[in-house]
Order: sequence, then structure tokens, then C-alpha cells
Amino acid sequence: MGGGNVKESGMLRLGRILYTNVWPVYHYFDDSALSFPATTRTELPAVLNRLLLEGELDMSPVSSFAYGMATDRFLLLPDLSVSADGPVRSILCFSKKPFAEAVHGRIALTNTSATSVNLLKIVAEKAYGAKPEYVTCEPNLEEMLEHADVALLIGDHAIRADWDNAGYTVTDLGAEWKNWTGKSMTFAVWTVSKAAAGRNPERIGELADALADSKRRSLADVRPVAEKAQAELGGELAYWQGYFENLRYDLTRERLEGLDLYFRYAREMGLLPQEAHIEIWTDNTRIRVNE
Ligand SMILES: C=C(O[C@@H]1C=C(C(=O)O)C=C[C@H]1O)C(=O)O
Repeated sequence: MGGGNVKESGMLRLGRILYTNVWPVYHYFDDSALSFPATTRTELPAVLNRLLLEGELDMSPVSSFAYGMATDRFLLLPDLSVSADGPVRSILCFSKKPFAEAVHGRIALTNTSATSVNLLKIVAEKAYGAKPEYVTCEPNLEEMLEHADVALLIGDHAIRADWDNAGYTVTDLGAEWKNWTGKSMTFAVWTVSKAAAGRNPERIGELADALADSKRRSLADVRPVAEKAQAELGGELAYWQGYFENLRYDLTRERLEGLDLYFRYAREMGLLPQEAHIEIWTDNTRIRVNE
């Protein structure tokens, strides 16, 4: 069945990030329990970014940078993000020399990310005054460091590489951003296309509620999510509990300030083609009903 048919049948096309960091938002979410038909594609962030921007998805978490590329066509679901107010633990630079030295050389960037690769460019060039050379690579640490001074990995690739760390210096990009700007950093946001939001506001409301509800239940007790992560990826239960408790899944004023600054720097460096104006979806139908 082609994309056109899916659209005509009223199916809502959802995305989901493949990495463990989004699990609290999905642990108690079931797309088949929604009152309307929906399909979910689970992919690496870079793939979801492309699918969303090409109009192949109606609602998806994506790299916040990808949202910044097209704020005119998309809205953010409220109170959802993958953020960190300091160390994130899974967005890591590996280097053989201290980061402040290595950052002036050659940087290997994972091809799975958009937010973090641009965050590293901002930090390297604005905070460290570096003019590095960048190469984009598959997320394989040993291969990356054969040809580069710094390797950036994100998500589960970063977590596994950190566990196997063979003595590399590890620099957490969330911590770098916080130390430099004093702000939190938002890596992923849940976006809905303005077209889909206009067509089906009730469905978007139901979806936003279901995701928020799953998140609330997961964060009230992260143990079940941490146990699932341990069963599927290994590691210690305490590691996963600490990992999920450290991440921020909200979209408060503080998060938006951090994201806004990131977009501003990205624009200044020519990484974003235009200014990014953040706009959050609100359920106008519900407000009208309640008035
Ligand atoms: C916290 C993380 O955030 C991820 C980072 C992304 C990016 O750099 O583009 C995209 C989605 C997020 O899930 C992580 O990967 O560890």
C-alpha cells in the first residue's frame, strides 16, 4: 500500500525513535488502543528527520534541529521532549587527547543525529574557537577514531561505547552546553505537521494525552522501564534507573530558552537556513468546548 492510500484511509502515520532514551514516553503507549487507525515506524533519528520533512509522517519525535529546519510547517506537542539540564550520558565525544586539544583537529560525526552534530559544531567553534574538519561516519567508534581526533556518538551507540571504553577521554555534550551557556539542552521534540493538526485536532489531542499519560506513569516509577532496558541492552539496573531519572522529558520555559539559544547559534553559524520560531500545538477544539 502506497503513502497516498494510507493518507486516504485516515491512518495517522507516527514515528518513534529507535533509541532507549524515548522509552519512558512509550512504555505504556499502545497505538492500537487509540480510537483511530495509526501506524508507527521506529527508526534512528536521522531517518525520522528525513521522513518527517518529506511529508511521510504526521507526528513523530525528531531531532530538535530537524524541527528548527521547518518550524513553518510543524508544531510541537506540549510537555514532551528528550532534554538534559547538564550531563546527558548518551551524547558523548570520545578522544585520545583531552577534548580542548582534540577539538582543533578532525571530528567524526555519527550519521544518526542532527541535533548533536550541530551542537558539537556550535560548541567547537563558538566555545572553543576551533575550526575543525568534519567527517560524517557510521556510528563505529574504532573506525571513527582511526581517521579522526574526536568521535561523536549518540543514543545506545554512545552508551555501549562508553561501557566498552578502552581508555578514551569522554566528554558529555550536555555538560559542555550547560557549563558554557548555563542552559538545558533539548535533543528531541515531538512534532506534528500543521496539515495533520488542521485535519484531525481531536486525534492529535488523544495522541498527545496518551503519550503524556505513558510518560507520567513511567516517570512515577522508572523501574519497569529500567528493567526492560537492562533485559534488552544489558548493563546494571541502577545505570538505567539513573539514566532515565537524569533525562528531562518536559518542555518547560527553561527548555524552550535553551532550545531557542541553540537555534540562534545555529542560525548565526549558517547551520539553519532561516530563523526558527518555536510554536506549540494547542487543542483549540477542546478550549472551545470548555468555554
Ligand atoms: C538524548 C539523546 O537524544 C537524541 C539525540 C538526537 C540528535 O542528536 O539528533 C535525536 C534524538 C534524541 O533521542 C541521545 O541520543 O542520547
